[in-house]
Amino acid sequence: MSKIQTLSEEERAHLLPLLRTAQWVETPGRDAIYKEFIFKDFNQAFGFMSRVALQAEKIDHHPEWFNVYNKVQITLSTHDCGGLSQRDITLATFIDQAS
Ligand SMILES: C[C@H](O)[C@H](O)[C@H]1CNC2=NC(N)=NC(=O)C2=N1
Repeated sequence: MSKIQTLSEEERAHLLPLLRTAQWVETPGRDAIYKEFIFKDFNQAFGFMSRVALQAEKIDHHPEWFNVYNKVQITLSTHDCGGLSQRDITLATFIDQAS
């Protein structure tokens, strides 16, 4: 099985503008992306987190996240390759659909 690779410059040039349009930002000093989600209340936030958690387990790729009441802050990066990979893009796409 081939090792997971960080995104190439060509992939980044294509994907990062799309992510920025969807309010994902690059994390300063780290090869990662970040987005903040605000929900009506904790119940909505936790429902969202539950959907993401089930998918994360399914695809074996997990978010770094922080929740207070109705706010969920998410950072995506691939620990196995020390940076952004296609797995982060796949998870970001799911997260946006689940929000
Ligand atoms: C053993 C297991 O497959 C790995 O640790 C997976 C689990 N979830 C993961 N999540 C993230 N974000 N990055 C990884 O490299 C990663 N690796």
